[in-house]
Amino acid sequence: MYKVLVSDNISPKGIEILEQEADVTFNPDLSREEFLDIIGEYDGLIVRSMTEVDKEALDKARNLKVIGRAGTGYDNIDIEEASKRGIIVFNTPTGNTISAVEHTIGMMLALSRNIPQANQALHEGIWDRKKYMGVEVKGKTLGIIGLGRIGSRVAVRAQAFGMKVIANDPYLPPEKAAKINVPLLGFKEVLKKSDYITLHTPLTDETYHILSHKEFAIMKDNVRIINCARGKNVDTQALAKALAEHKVAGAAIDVHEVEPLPEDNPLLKYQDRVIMTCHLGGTTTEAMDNVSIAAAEQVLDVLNNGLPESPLNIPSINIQEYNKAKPYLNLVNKLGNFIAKWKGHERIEMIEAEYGGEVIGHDLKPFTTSLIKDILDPILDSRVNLVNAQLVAKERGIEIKESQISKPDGVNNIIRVRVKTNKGNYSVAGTNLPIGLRIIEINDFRIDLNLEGKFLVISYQDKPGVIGKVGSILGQDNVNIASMQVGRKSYGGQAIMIIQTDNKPSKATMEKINKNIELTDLTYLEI
Ligand SMILES: NC(=O)C1=CN([C@@H]2O[C@H](COP(=O)(O)OP(=O)(O)OC[C@H]3O[C@@H](n4cnc5c(N)ncnc54)[C@H](O)[C@@H]3O)[C@@H](O)[C@H]2O)C=CC1
Ligand SMILES: O=C(O)CCC(=O)C(=O)O
Repeated sequence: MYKVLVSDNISPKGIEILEQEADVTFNPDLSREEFLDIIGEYDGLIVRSMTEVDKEALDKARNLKVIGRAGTGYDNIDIEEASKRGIIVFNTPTGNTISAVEHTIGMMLALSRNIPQANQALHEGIWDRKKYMGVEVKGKTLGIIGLGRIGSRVAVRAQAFGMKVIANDPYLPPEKAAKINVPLLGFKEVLKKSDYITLHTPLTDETYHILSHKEFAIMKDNVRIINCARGKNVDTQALAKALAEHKVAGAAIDVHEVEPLPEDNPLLKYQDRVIMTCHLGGTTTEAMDNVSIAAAEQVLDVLNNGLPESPLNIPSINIQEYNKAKPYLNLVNKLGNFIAKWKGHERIEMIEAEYGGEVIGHDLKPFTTSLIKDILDPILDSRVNLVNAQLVAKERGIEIKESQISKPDGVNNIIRVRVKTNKGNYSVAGTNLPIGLRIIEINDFRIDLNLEGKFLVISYQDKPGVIGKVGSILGQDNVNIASMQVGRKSYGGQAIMIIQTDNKPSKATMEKINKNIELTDLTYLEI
């Protein structure tokens, strides 16, 4: 049974799903040391934003196969280090979108109307309507940095309040912004024009301190800042200075540079103008259930050889595309297996995937990555999967080529795999027919066999009598031949024989063939 660790707080609904199929440890109170001590035992890990899954943790996670982020932002996970180790990482980015959007709008309104401060005062017995004078949002300009899932929904809601919404997002196709009537402007222009600025970017090298001294300096006086994205997007010291100088009228901050909030956070001095929540954007019953269920289901899927819906380190493929591509992925898998079993004992220097006909209509990258995995995984000691296949090939100096066959000969689809090893060049090609997958070429000789079953592959120098001798040895040893095909370049030249047998030839039979017939290669393999 697989072991799964859940080291952050997720809703019990996900735990219940996990417990049906895995041995689950749910402990959101682990210290860092305790986490590092036990992570090596687990096959799967589910985190939110509090567990740091960095290189140190991954070095100890020797059994880990999958990390599920129950939520959106994944800056607490070192994706590159996970990829090097072949660990699949995914997030559940849609489960808490609405909650984060509604929290942002709530924060903007609470900030404008001093709701938390007035509430606090009233609880302390103070009735002061003058002190808590607010401002309307209607007619004000809201500048959104990052117009993705959350940013775009904040935009639509703000427009409903009569706000003018502008945005900066260099990576967004302009049509998407146009669809919700939001002009996409340069970053500085948004800073200069906005009465409110709200951040909805992930934390990346580029967005770290995206708002700092320089940026506050060019903003309008009395601007209001909202941050429900990541704490490190805003330089807290610079924000405190801008508040002190009354450049910034107020701020609504859900996420913090250091979480939990340390006592010396400089924003704590501005209780009358800064409202803060403890990273609550995604904390609603609905969002917690959504991300917990999605993370649990996908961790189990991956452990059972499936693919997650939102992978962060493997090529993503949508489910319809996956279903259409499945027969070709199976073909790639069988051809890769064939090559690994046939030539895996030689040192592979190059792998080339050639695609022709109908296959070309699909995204070929997942096919090639899968092929590399299928060839290298059985050969290498280290785990090779879709996450690290390209990386492993590169590290081992294996050249990867991908090409297209413009006019496949007589078939409506073809995938051909060529490998170059330290001993020679080999190829095998297959096609997907309604009757099943067929192997249609071996070393460029035309053949036609079912791509499944037991195969004897024999390379030899063409001369009379070889086929008969092989046939009679197999016959004497009770190995039934289901089908046999031969190909040769020229009379007396290099030839290849591929035999499909009903039963596995014994070691003695293989030795007999080797001893009695002059061969260059004899391999038995099962696909
Ligand atoms: N406070 C909370 O509890 C929550 C916080 N979040 C945070 O919100 C972030 C955004 O979430 P989604 O909207 O779902 O992500 P998303 O990926 O749909 O949108 C992010 C947008 O930011 C844009 N972007 C990236 N770099 C940028 C840059 N340098 N300048 C301007 N735009 C840039 C992207 O093009 C994208 O459109 C997450 O990464 C997470 O950190 C998400 C959920 C809950
Ligand atoms: O998962 C969390 O800790 C809160 C939600 C969040 O920040 C996210 O989903 O990015």
